[in-house]
Amino acid sequence: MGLAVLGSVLGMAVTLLTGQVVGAVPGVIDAAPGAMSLGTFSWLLGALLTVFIMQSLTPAIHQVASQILNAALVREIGTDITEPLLRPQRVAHLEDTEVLDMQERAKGKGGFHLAEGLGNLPWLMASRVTLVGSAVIVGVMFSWPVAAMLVAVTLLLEWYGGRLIAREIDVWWGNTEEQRRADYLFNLGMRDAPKELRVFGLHGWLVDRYVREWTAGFRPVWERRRRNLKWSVMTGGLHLAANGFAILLVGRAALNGDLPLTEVATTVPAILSIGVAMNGYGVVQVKRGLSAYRAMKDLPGTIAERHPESAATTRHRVETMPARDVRFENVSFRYPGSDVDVLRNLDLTIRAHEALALVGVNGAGKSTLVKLLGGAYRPTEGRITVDGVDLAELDLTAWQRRIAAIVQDFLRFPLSVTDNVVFGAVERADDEISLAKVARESGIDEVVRGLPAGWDTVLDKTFDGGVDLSGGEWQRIALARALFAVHAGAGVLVLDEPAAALDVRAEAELVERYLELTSGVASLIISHRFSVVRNANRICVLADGRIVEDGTHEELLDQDGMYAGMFRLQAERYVTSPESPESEALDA
Ligand SMILES: Nc1ncnc2c1ncn2[C@@H]1O[C@H](COP(=O)(O)OP(=O)(O)OP(=O)(O)O)[C@@H](O)[C@H]1O
Repeated sequence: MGLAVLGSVLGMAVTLLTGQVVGAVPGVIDAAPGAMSLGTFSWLLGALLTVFIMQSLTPAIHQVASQILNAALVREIGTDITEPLLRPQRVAHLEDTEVLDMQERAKGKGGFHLAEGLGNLPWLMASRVTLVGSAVIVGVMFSWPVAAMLVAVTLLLEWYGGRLIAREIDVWWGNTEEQRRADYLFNLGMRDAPKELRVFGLHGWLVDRYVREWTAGFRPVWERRRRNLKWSVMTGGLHLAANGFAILLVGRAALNGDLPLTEVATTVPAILSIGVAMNGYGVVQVKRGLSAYRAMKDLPGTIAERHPESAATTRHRVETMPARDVRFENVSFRYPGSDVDVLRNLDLTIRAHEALALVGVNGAGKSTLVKLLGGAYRPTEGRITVDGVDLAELDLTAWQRRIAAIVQDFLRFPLSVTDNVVFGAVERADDEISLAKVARESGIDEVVRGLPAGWDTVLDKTFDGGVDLSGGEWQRIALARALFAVHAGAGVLVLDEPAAALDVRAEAELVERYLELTSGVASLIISHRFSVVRNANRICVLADGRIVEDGTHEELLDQDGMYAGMFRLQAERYVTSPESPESEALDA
């Protein structure tokens, strides 16, 4: 800011010195008595040249300084707009369009950048200094009314231009949903689904949809811009007329002999400087930046207000929980914005040190139950207790650290094998003994032996020396991550479809070791594979939003209910005669 303001002060000094130089020329040429000597004139010229060079250098220095600051600023903004979304322990805010829109605005897409706004602030200040300074020059040397007229016209037109832009921003704000969709499609094409797009021949569809969404997002902005253009041309013409009128007045005064050459030579550039000082662009950019800044500052408050999280209490020692059990008491749940209950008056007890299996058809709500257990969502009705204490009263961060899980869509970090495993408990990242143990338990020791850089191999082919694992290998990595967390002291182990991608041998190994792996923790296993489920200490069947059957494998078979029906159906398929199409499909 200092450099930008210095630049405009030097610019005015150039104007003043130029006036002095031009005014002195006739006297110096004529060597008129009382006129400036050649020596003094040379000093004056030298001063003009020096100031001019200094003025020319300031933008370059300013640019370097602002580039350095900009990098820091972009990093700071990046943190401020992602951290508030990462901080909450629950996840409902990530599905709230108001929050997502606000983040989008804070990110400042389409040029509404906070960094750009701040980058323009020095130039806006500099143009204000030029405006005031040049107006003073015009006032002192020529006419105060003319100076006032020019300043008034400049500010008025700048204000009007700002209003036009503000309307444009308002239109833009209303269209972030289409822009988000366009963004999603772009990423889909570039990164997320290259194989499916080709297999299903979707590239044409994708491009069309992207163009459609993008255009829909920006069409109202363009319409507003088109309407603004007419007014922009008119304001530009008016501004030109005001400046032209002022210069005409200077010319007339000069011709009438009322204004000496020095004053003329100073006033004309000063008038032009006032014209240039109409920094509509700067105003717009700063305004845009401020809009983004407001959204960024409002983001944490809006999230906290719309998705309040109870303050963590230290009354309960979460580190040893659950010592007795986790209970779902009359729990009902529906997702935000939905009008369907996924869980309805559900009662379930998961005892500490017990391996509990949960089965149910697709969409029964098994994964939803896990999300509630982890505190990602709160029950709409009823409560979940841990050793008798309501989960809502616990320090959610500490509780979530107690849970180790393989979720269905587990993360595949494009990092080393070690990182992928120790992320289960980063605070124990150096615990090589546990690492070796979980490698054996999960069966990834075999996988690691086959990798070019062993544990250090990056699991992403786009990196130098990186490799891609198969679905089953990734699943073992996820299992290792969860087990690492258990070795680090987690008290609840959730395995959501841990065998879905495993081959028969790996699945058999998992089944064989299952009770050993889950001993000492409260574990919840969700699987459609009865080979895995049947080994659990207890099995619960989830249907119609509640637990409809509860018992051991043998007990449930004896009950001859839903579990028995599902089990027999699956078992039958494995023993169908070799000629049947089902059996061939299974073999395949
Ligand atoms: N974020 C969400 N918003 C709204 N509805 C959701 C959301 N996630 C899941 N649902 C719905 O909740 C219901 C239960 O889903 P859930 O994933 O818990 O089932 P599941 O028993 O784990 O199924 P599967 O065996 O197929 O994995 C489904 O009808 C699903 O459409």
